[in-house]
Amino acid sequence: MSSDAGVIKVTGSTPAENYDVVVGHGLLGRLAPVLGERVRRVLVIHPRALRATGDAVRESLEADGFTALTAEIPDAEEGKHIQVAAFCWQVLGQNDFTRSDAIVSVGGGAVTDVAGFVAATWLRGVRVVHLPTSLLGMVDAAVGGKTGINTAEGKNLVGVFHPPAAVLADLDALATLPRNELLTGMAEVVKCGFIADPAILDLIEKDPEAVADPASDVVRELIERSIAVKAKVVSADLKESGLREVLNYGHTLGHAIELAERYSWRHGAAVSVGMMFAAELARSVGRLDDATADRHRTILTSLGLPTTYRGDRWQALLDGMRRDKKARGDLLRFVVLDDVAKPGILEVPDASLLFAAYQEIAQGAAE
Ligand SMILES: NC(=O)c1ccc[n+]([C@@H]2O[C@H](COP(=O)([O-])OP(=O)(O)OC[C@H]3O[C@@H](n4cnc5c(N)ncnc54)[C@H](O)[C@@H]3O)[C@@H](O)[C@H]2O)c1
Ligand SMILES: O=C(O)C(=O)C[C@@H](O)[C@H](O)[C@H](O)COP(=O)(O)O
Ligand SMILES: [Zn+2]
Repeated sequence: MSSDAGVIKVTGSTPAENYDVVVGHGLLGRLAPVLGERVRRVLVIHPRALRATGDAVRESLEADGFTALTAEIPDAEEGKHIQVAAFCWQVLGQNDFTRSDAIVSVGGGAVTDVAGFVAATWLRGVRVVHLPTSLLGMVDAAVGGKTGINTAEGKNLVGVFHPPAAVLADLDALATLPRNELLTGMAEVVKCGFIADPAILDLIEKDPEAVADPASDVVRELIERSIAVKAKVVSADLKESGLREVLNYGHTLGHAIELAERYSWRHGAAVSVGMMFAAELARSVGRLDDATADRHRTILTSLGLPTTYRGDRWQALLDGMRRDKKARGDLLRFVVLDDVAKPGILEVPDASLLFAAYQEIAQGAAE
């Protein structure tokens, strides 16, 4: 077990719900202790692409005396489906999983989301520990207890809040992560920079090359800083009654793009365009200065992330945005910035304002 691990604490609704997010190398040995003494059976949920890692986790649990099984699920957004949850419920049922048993997720954010949902719903809630393997999973999806699956109408439309018992972010996993997955995950890191921690933006601007190297010190610092931002927010507002909405920066349009593209776009890429859109929206109503709006484009582009979107999809995007969880009735609500680290809400009763911002990010003429 490595001793270089850092621990970021998340405060739950009760002291028993507090948990640690551990960041470091070689963390598998920490899994058994965080599962706790009462757990006997463990279901390891992983995607096909990470079968070897899932098997290694199962074998390690068996060596520690647990009865461990694996459930292999479809990759990426294909896994965030009610039929996948039903498959996992079937495995749990057929193997007599009780309330003192547990689930372990191994994978990117899609896996932590669906595994968390399965844990939240099985017997109305069993323990879950997340072992995120993507950058995005580490800095965002595994932390904070939002779980979810998609429906035909949109992204994450079904889910519950179910915080994990622990998160073990093993940096060794990043060695096999494709470059595009690392960089799209960086969109959520940039988000944390704009909404709360300007040092993140400075680090990326100083050395965008190092940001593409998962073994670099700067990537580790970006991961720890982003988790710290998320941990602080979700500790204060687990169920998104107010403050937590800031973590949704860029997501109103981002989720609509994912739906319009039938999930062929990675979440982080869609959120990147969504942040640029939110910046243009804030600029257009005089809340954000030109330099900070333009800084979005510079930083995101330096990471190879998109800041524009096709100009012929306005109606589909508007329809998708109406199902955003921040909307209230017919009123669309956006997280916008008044400055770096000064997020707020903009209520938009009139879609023409949105269309104007869309024109600023649209490729070709917006229709
Ligand atoms: N619950 C939350 O708070 C929250 C926060 C942010 C995002 N999310 C969700 O997370 C998802 C996006 O997460 P993501 O970007 O990790 O996508 P993902 O889970 O779809 O993973 C992306 C790809 O990377 C592969 N992969 C993951 N780890 C790997 C590794 N170590 N080596 C090789 N390949 C690896 C996966 O198999 C997949 O093909 C979205 O569904 C999004 O809605 C949830
Ligand atoms: O944790 C949160 O809260 C977030 O909004 C983080 C987002 O990065 C994440 O994509 C989340 O799943 C979006 O939540 P949703 O409620 O809009 O589905
Ligand atoms: Zn996100």
